[in-house]
Amino acid sequence: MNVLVINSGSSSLKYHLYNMEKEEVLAKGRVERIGMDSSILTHEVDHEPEMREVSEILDHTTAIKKVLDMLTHRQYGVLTNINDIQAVGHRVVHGGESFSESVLIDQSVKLEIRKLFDLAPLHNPAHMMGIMAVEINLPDVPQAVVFDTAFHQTMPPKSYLYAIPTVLYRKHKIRRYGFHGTSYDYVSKRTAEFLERPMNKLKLIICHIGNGASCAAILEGKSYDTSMGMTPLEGLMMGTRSGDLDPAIVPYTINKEDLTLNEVNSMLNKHSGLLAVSGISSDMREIVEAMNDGNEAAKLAFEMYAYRIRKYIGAYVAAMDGVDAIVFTAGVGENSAQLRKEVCQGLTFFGVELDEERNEVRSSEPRRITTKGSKLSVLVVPTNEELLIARDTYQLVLNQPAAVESISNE
Ligand SMILES: Nc1ncnc2c1ncn2[C@@H]1O[C@H](COP(=O)(O)OP(=O)(O)O)[C@@H](O)[C@H]1O
Ligand SMILES: CC(=O)OP(=O)(O)O
Ligand SMILES: [Mg+2]
Repeated sequence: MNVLVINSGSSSLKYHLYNMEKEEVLAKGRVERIGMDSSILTHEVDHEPEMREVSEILDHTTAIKKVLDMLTHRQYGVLTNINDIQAVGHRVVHGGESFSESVLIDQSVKLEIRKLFDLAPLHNPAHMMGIMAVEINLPDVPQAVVFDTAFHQTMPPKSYLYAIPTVLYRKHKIRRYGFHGTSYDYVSKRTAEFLERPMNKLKLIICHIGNGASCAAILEGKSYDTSMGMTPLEGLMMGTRSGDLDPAIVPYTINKEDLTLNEVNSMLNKHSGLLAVSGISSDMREIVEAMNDGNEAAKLAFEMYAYRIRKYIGAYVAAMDGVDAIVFTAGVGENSAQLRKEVCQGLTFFGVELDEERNEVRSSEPRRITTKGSKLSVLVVPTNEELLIARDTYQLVLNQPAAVESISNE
């Protein structure tokens, strides 16, 4: 079965086409700048040079159409017909309390995702555009959704409740949900394999540091606490998001700057974090480059970013009364040796001894970056959210009674 995995953002759409019998990526790519003047489609097939096409792509429906055209392209394609796509799996960031596992899409699932638009304003509306675009372009293909929040549904109430009137939880489900769960699920299992230890005996702290960034305390294979909250704004400092702040800043800023609530919300989500403090960029590569060139604002942004990660690590050691390994993953966590070094330099009390050479190694495999004698191991374990989404989608479609019949008749 071929499964197309889609992760749609407001102006981008990433795709991976999997053959599930072999768990092999047949092709992958992304469409960027959807709705802007010149959109870019980048398409990759194993061992071939990347293919880039610049054109006008005004919406997600056109973006999906372009992806399907590329997948069946005479020269660059990997499929003879779009009917060779048997299922589509989507990443959906917010599933609220309704979903503790992945599901096939029907009207009620779409309604639930829509209800959660306010709680993941940068993500859920974009995911819905992706789902609708697939529905238009591939009307007969089953679609599944895999939620970032699902893995965190095991958190105990003391982790997920806010210390505010409980009526707000009962009436409006105001609580922490946590995100990047698909990544934590995948990375915690890969880590247990790498350490050759049973998952149910491990205490892990995983730092998923990408554009959006969070940390999680994974106790015996289950999410015990995580830094993101009701929305993906809480916790660590991120590319454009503020992370933790005193909630009193919101009304104070509204009054002092004569801003609306929406403007402050947008400031905290899109104009804060690395971008605001450095005044340069939300991209860690550019921050590191500017810092190494002597830019003081970039240096401060970098230090604040690393310091917050370190504080969460400290908190989660206490939360779990110990830790067996600290793991870095996602775009920044996997690629920025400098960030890992900055974080680890303040963890000597826990027995972390960084191996500077190992820290510089680039690899797509899990690896240890501490010395042999280090009392506590720090690892880099590349995440693969797409593979987990493909696996869940494959299982859900296989387990549909109708699908079992049609596949066994083939
Ligand atoms: N070599 C690198 N050094 C530092 N940061 C990097 C490097 N490569 C990628 N990144 C960072 O990774 C981020 C993207 O991470 P990713 O996990 O793909 O995020 P998302 O899924 O949220 O888009 C980029 O914003 C960039 O800052
Ligand atoms: C939940 C979240 O922040 O996702 P991303 O890192 O993809 O922005
Ligand atoms: Mg991501």
